[in-house]
Amino acid sequence: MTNFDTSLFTAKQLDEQDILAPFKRQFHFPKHQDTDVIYFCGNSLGLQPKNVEAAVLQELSDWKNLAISGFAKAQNPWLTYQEYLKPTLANIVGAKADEVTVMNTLTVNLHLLMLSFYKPTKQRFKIMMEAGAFPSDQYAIETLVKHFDLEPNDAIIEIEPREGEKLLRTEDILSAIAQHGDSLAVVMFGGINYYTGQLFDMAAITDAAHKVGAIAGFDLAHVVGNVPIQLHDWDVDFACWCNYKYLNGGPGAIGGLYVHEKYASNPSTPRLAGWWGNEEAIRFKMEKGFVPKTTASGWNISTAQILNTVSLKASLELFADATIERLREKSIQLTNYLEFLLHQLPNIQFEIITPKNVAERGAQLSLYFLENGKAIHQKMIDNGIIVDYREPGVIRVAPAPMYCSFEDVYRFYAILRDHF
Ligand SMILES: Cc1ncc(COP(=O)(O)O)c(C=O)c1O
Ligand SMILES: Nc1ccccc1C(=O)C[C@H](N)C(=O)O
Repeated sequence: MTNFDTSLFTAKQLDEQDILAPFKRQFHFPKHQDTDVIYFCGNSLGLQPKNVEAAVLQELSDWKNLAISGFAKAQNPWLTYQEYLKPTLANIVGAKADEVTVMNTLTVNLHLLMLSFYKPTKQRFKIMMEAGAFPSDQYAIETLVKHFDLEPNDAIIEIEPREGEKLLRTEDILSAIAQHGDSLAVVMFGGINYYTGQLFDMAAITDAAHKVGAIAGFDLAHVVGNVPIQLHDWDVDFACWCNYKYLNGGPGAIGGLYVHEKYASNPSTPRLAGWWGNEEAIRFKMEKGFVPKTTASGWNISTAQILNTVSLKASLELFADATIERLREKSIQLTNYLEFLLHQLPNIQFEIITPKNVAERGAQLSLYFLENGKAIHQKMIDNGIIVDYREPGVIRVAPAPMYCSFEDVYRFYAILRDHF
């Protein structure tokens, strides 16, 4: 554990020791009064990697010059476009390459995967989530159970923190799973809660779900590219995520999903299908009868979305170089440093609601303001600090290790110290 202090010298020293520091120069930063903003909002939208522009221009050029032939003859043939992303993405989520694919967008993929894995019966029909899950996930699950003519109040179990607490205790999640037992169909948690920044024990939750015969699925929006995970080894059944946060795939970038190979390799696993999930060899035979690929790509439905995927493809090259393990190592130190400096600010009243234990959090710290949160957020923005505000009362501060430096964290602290 590094001994931190409040000097700029220490920040600069930490940057000098950081082997990932050069990656910062690979990104475009918005400007505030001619200097780079302090960008701690990679948990909402990651910055643009500088290699994206050329990669997009390559696809535009192939479209311009090859048109339909680009599916076979583009520099990166479009027919198999999702395949190019799989090795790096699989590494980031601890899966086999054939257990992941990219398609659609997060909430759409959550719907599609729930339709594969949620088979309510009279006895087993409940879905368990964390209370306060991201609204889009809540809406997805609410409308899914209604689709099956079930009452959300009966079918959705939300696990809440104990009275007076803001975080969930793993023991409470596990005992709730055991308690609902054979009425539980799916446990569907966020891997990290967007509001509190709490990282859940996905291995333990998966085990507990399996013990009662339920499926375990996760929304990894706030996990991918942030914290290394082992989906395959933990025996997680399914997961989905967006690629526009820590993975820097760009606004509305193509989403990602994981299906454990025991289901992915089985053509009988239920799904809603389209021709892009068919084997390439037979895709253009135009025959009746869906024959899925025996990989997660068997969930792909529509034509590869080249312009929506190319930026992620480019960004993943940086992740392959940096590696998620090294990013996490830096991230722990960077967020610990942020936490240390935040505790040196007696002039501002807030509570860090994110767990103190590094094993229970990623890059993000959530600062809860009893009052004036919104005004303080605006003042941060006015001072060139990009963070976001989430009702009620939370400013989320997330230094992404790929492009944030220790000096950025110091500058953030210095602004809060001097101007608030
Ligand atoms: C946990 C979570 N779920 C769902 C979404 C929404 O995803 P999308 O709009 O890409 O469907 C987000 C972020 O926007 C999120 O963080
Ligand atoms: N997709 C967006 C579009 C516009 C503004 C924010 C988002 C986010 O991704 C927010 C993020 N999911 C969150 O954790 O709040």
